[in-house]
Amino acid sequence: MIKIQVALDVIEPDRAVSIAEEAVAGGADWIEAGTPLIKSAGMEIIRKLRETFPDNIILADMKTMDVGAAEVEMAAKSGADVVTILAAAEDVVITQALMSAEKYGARVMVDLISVPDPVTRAKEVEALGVDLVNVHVGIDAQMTGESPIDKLKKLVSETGMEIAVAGGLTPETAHEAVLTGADIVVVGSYIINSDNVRQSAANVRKAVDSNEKITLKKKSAEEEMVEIFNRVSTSNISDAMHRKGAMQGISSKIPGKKIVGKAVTVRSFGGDWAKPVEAIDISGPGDIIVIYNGNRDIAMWGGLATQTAVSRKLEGVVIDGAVRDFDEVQKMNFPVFAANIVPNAGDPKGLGEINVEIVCGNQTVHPGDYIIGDDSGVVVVPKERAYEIARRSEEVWKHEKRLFEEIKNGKTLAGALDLLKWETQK
Ligand SMILES: O=C([C@H](O)CO)[C@H](O)[C@H](O)COP(=O)(O)O
Repeated sequence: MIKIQVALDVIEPDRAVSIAEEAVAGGADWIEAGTPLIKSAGMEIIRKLRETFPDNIILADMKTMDVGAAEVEMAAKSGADVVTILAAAEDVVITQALMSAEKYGARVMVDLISVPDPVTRAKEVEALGVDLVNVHVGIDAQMTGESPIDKLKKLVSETGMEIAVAGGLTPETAHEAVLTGADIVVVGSYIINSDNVRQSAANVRKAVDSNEKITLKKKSAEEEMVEIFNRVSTSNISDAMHRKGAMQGISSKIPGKKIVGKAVTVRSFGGDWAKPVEAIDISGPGDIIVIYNGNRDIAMWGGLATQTAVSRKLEGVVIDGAVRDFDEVQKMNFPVFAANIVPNAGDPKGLGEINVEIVCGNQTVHPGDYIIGDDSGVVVVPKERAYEIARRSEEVWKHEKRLFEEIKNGKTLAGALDLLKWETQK
């Protein structure tokens, strides 16, 4: 039977144990103490998992790169059945790890993460005596769109080793991995960041055990990205960008309206509304006009501009400046994000430029950058990094969904995150 390995990539030991309990109840077989968990809690977490789950395989994801024997010994003596060593390590590290594993009654899993030629390296480690490898795309690499399935396809016919596969698996991709030839599916985020861990593990179990061929609906990166940006919040995105990207002093003027689209930028001056209004004529569905006006007390956008934007089906407008005719704008329910609302307008002199680099709300915006706005504010995502940021913000969103459940079930936020332990020491 195919094994499901739940990867406990959290840093709080108590959360790890309760997530593991729910995942095992849903059908997970192997329990992985993830690398971040081991770094946070040390070998104690292996002991704790061993004690709590006497009948499950416990894997210590040590990702050892040197001193193979000592690290395997530590993990095995703490109760691990399987210990990971990096395929990128020298051969001697792997042979030392194998000898130590034999001595202390554990198995070595060699992790092919970041190895340029996984097939060749897998054959080399097999020749060293390894019988279990992990075809793995790490979490950071997943965010740029890499998947382990293509690597798995290349490897299966080339080796007789047992093969695990890891890297952002979901029920659909876990099923595909099994059809391709995987013996163990390693699933982290999909299970551990779920608001129903047990159900998510059960979804993987069902997909893995099913003989039906599932055809994956392939979406373009752009479709996937827009779907994610619509699902997550600007707060999630700002977290994913390490707190960068948020516009200052600009807020939603039509509460409850969310926008996701590409920037058509306008630089204008002191209430001059010619260029902003001309920009509407070259924009369409999915576009967001982003305007720098340099004056927050003279309006350069009002009811007539809004009506034109509605007619051309624009996604919204973001204005580092002021808007007027607010009663009309409200009636049209068109998403307007602005710095201010005033009654007085400027003149259409025609100063400024369309589709140039601008600064709006203290953030640099280029034409085509992704703009997301909601009731918390507006964030700018540079187009070159948009896919990666979308994927990362989805992880933030999932992680918070799980935390919401834990808090509803009696934990406090400080308790769930072990805040006292993680207060900064410098
Ligand atoms: O090994 C892993 C990663 O390098 C972090 O330690 C993960 O456990 C593995 O990738 C599975 O997790 P997901 O990719 O989130 O499914």
